[in-house]
Amino acid sequence: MPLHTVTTVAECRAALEDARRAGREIALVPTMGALHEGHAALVRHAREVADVVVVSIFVNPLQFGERSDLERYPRTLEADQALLEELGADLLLAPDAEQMYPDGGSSTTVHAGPLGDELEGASRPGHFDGVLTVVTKLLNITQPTIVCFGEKDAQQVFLVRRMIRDLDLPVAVHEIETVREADGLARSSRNVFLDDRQHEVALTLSRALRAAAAARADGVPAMLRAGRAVLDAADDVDLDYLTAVDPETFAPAPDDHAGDVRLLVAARVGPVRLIDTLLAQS
Ligand SMILES: Nc1ncnc2c1ncn2[C@@H]1O[C@H](COP(=O)(O)OP(=O)(O)OP(=O)(O)O)[C@@H](O)[C@H]1O
Ligand SMILES: CC(C)(CO)[C@@H](O)C(=O)[O-]
Ligand code: BAL
Repeated sequence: MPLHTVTTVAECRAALEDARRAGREIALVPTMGALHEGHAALVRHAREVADVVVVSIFVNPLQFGERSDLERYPRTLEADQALLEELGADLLLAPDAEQMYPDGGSSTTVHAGPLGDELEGASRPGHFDGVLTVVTKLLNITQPTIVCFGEKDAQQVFLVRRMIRDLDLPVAVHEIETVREADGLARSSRNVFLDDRQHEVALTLSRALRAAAAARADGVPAMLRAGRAVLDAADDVDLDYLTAVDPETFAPAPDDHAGDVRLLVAARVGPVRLIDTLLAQS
């Protein structure tokens, strides 16, 4: 079946009505477009587990702090459509801001709670309220049985899972492992802004995570020291945070934490703010 593109809420609901009535498995893959191999992995997974695969492309103004970041976010709709067609997605929802926020912005929003102000939220105030608000809208518009997110945005998927639990939303979250370039750099739409030298510098993030994970047996402080040493040795990495959290709670992992640890790093490299994560198993 060829990819069908819709741009309005009404068209989207109409396109999915028969599938929903027939009780078919519908998977939603929410994205901001500029699709790459990371997104492709989410769509391939959705294709495997669901009867109907819906992808949304919407660069959500509500989750951007810096206007310049929003304005220069890469937009490549035609190439995205071609990739989705190749991957066998059924429906693309690509609304504009007017369609999603007819009053210019939601006065009713979802609040992410205290964790929404930490880590990514500390550098991007209001970001997670914007993410959870648009994810709620996309879930209500498409009413999927499954929604797919990437592990790379670990705090995002943690907060989405918690919202789904707290608000009793009837959808299962599927989390897909981070897809990396051959050299280890996590795929990200913002990587297109890195020149060759900055790309080389950006590799420091995944190297630091691997060094930290390799020190797992020596405890959390040793892991963070190992990761930090890699980052400190690199020029031009403006580190925001390198931290270890308990994956069950996202609270800082205590020094003597016995279970798995999620390592998180965020840094600015040249014009781009990058994040990466690794689960260090006990
Ligand atoms: N490298 C990746 N591997 C797996 N999933 C990914 C990867 N990159 C992004 N995703 C997931 O794809 C979905 C859409 O992400 P998004 O469109 O923001 O792409 P992005 O590459 O993360 O962009 P950016 O980091 O520049 O915001 C999210 O669930 C995200 O976690
Ligand atoms: C989930 C999402 C599509 C909401 O705008 C965005 O935060 C993203 O691309 O990860
Ligand atoms: N990848 C998460 C979406 C954002 O950076 O705004």
